[in-house]
Amino acid sequence: MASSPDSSKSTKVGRYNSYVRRVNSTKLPNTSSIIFFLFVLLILVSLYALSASSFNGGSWNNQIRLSAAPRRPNGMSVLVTGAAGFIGSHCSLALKKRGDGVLGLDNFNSYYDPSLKRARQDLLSKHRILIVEGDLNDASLLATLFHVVSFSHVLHLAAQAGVRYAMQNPLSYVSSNIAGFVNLLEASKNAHPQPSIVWASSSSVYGLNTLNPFSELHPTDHPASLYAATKKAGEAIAHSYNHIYGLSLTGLRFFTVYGPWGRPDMAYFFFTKSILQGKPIHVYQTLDGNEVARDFTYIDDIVKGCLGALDTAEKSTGTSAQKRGPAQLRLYNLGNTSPVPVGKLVSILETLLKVKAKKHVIKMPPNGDVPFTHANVSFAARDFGYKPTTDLTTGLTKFVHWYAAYYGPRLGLEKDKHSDLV
Ligand SMILES: O=C(O)[C@H]1O[C@H](OP(=O)(O)OP(=O)(O)OC[C@H]2O[C@@H](n3ccc(=O)[nH]c3=O)[C@H](O)[C@@H]2O)[C@H](O)[C@@H](O)[C@H]1O
Repeated sequence: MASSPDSSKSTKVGRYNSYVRRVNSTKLPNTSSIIFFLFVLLILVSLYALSASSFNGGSWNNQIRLSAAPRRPNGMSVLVTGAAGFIGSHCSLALKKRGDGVLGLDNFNSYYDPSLKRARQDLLSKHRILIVEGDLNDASLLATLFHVVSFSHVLHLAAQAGVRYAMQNPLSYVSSNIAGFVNLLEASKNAHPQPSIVWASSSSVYGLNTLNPFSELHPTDHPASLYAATKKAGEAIAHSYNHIYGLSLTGLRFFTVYGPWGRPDMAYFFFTKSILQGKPIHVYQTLDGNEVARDFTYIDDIVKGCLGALDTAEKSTGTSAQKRGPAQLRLYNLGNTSPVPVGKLVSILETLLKVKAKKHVIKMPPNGDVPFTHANVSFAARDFGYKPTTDLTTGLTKFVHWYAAYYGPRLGLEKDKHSDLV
């Protein structure tokens, strides 16, 4: 049935009246709720502004420039990747102490307890070293850092470390040690000026090499782990960037570095923890019944080697991705030149900790470990006076003191029981 125009008009009036009634019955916000709303809005806007400025604004730029600025004549301005790591934190402090500018970069990943990395960061910040939290694979972050600071050098120590973990998480090695390294080299080759780069290779590249002691002249074609293979790949990648873009590149093959603020995934570190907790440890033996041995190298000797390599690094010859001439390309062993069997390491720890280890000697599992390492360091000695001076007992004594001071209060270790350590 069709409706008449009059009935439609009265319906519209009815709807209008009910709308007016509803509007009138709606409570208007009072002044205090408006003030509260504005207050919350103000907080949200300030938080947003703070997070934006802490990552890319003017104050962020100033902070990184300040951290990277040298404080001695002809000082370096160094980007240290992996600055919250073991070797990275030690090198950052050493550079800063002698007046070089240091900006750190670290992704604070959880491969091992990130609270240790945060504690190293706190230590560095007390020495006015800023660590930017970010990943090597973030190309725009790297481009921004090189845009804001004209780094003279890069000390590239960020990596996925650890020989055995490569069987659990292989792609993390590809991501950090290969893709991340290429990303850093891309940013460096595009930079104006191009920095000189010193970076961490590894003794593990010698792999199944049987020539002894290991020399840079020996072949490294038989890596025993994916970790070693990614470091070996890094050496080949360094060659190509040197060749194409004129980047000055120095690779350092570190030999089982240990010491205070070390890496909890390494044997000397987790052996200490297990011995103190009365837990069993496994000491590897080769398949033919020989003791596994390492050229354990103390952190202070490694720091001297890193600084020596930086000090003797020549300038890159390219600029803005254009090569202008041949550039320096170097590789050095940094070891202690005196291998020690792992069983001996355990007995030194037992003496220092005054606790007998629950030691089980087992055949080395097929996990990428090699039976033996021994560095010949004559090239590093010739080119920058590298000379390791710390034997394993001296170095482990310093480590155990640090361990007790660092973990004692955290674990509630009784001071009486470990009074000579804490
Ligand atoms: O020089 C390097 O380039 C590498 O050094 C380090 O590797 P490694 O020399 O293998 O050190 P680390 O794990 O402390 O094992 C020490 C010894 O204990 C033995 N080992 C290990 C574990 C165990 O349970 N039992 C045992 O006997 C083991 O067989 C070995 O003989 C770094 O971790 C690595 O990142 C890389 O930098």
